[in-house]
Amino acid sequence: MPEAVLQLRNVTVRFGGVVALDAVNLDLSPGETLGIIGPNGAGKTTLFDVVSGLRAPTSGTVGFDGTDITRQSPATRARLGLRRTYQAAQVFGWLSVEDNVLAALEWRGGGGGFVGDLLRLPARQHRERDRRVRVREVLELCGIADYATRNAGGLPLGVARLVELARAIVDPPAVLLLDESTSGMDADQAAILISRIEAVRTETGCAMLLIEHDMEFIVGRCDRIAVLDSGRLLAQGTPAEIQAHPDVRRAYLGEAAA
Ligand SMILES: Nc1ncnc2c1ncn2[C@@H]1O[C@H](COP(=O)(O)OP(=O)(O)OP(=O)(O)O)[C@@H](O)[C@H]1O
Repeated sequence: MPEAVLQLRNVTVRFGGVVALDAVNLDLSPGETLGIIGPNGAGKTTLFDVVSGLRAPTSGTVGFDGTDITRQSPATRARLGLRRTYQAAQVFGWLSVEDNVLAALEWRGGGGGFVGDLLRLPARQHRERDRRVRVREVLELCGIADYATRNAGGLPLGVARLVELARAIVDPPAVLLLDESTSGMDADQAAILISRIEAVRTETGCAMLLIEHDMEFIVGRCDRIAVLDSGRLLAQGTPAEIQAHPDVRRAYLGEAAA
């Protein structure tokens, strides 16, 4: 098995008396898609917060590509190639869709900064031209090229989520965290988003960690599923293994013990 690109070791998070994560060990292989499921309050969001750097674990470590990133900021992690989308799409509403995606690329790639802009340095202008070409490619990949010049504020939810996806992948990530990306969408919007996520996976080859309530999506698209219950990792395995797992059926699907 290839070395894990993301590695959680004994990750515990306590909120006072509540143990939101309890000594969780989890590995994500390069290119793998891993779905995280579990009932409300199981610890899914807390897990994402620890991986993306929004929350430091009470104890335990997070490794990325062989480096301990437990104390690294979310910004550093994003630059390293660990990206996250949020349930509430986070775009600059006053910029065009294209400029929103360009801003993510500039910010992570070091755009030459304010002085470069001010002096209109030729190298900076070339770089911006190249970057705009890349942005256009990514807008195509995400199916939102027709929205390029539209203001990003007030877009339909499905499009706003695709803009956020484009921002996350414009410089290809090693790991993409998708937090309930289809929540609040109707079936048609969700199907479009899922097909674009598939296209992104094929193009970038990135590993994905998904929180998703849509079980069809999870079972149909994930290589593996990890089940959290009251902060503990109850089970992990292929979709078929998880669907057949008696503890999972009891805890998650509410089945009576046999
Ligand atoms: N900031 C916080 N302060 C106190 N307790 C918290 C905090 N954040 C989460 N918790 C608690 O930690 C536990 C795990 O919460 P978390 O939000 O990670 O679960 P979840 O699986 O994402 O739930 P949901 O599916 O409802 O979003 C819950 O008991 C929750 O009440």
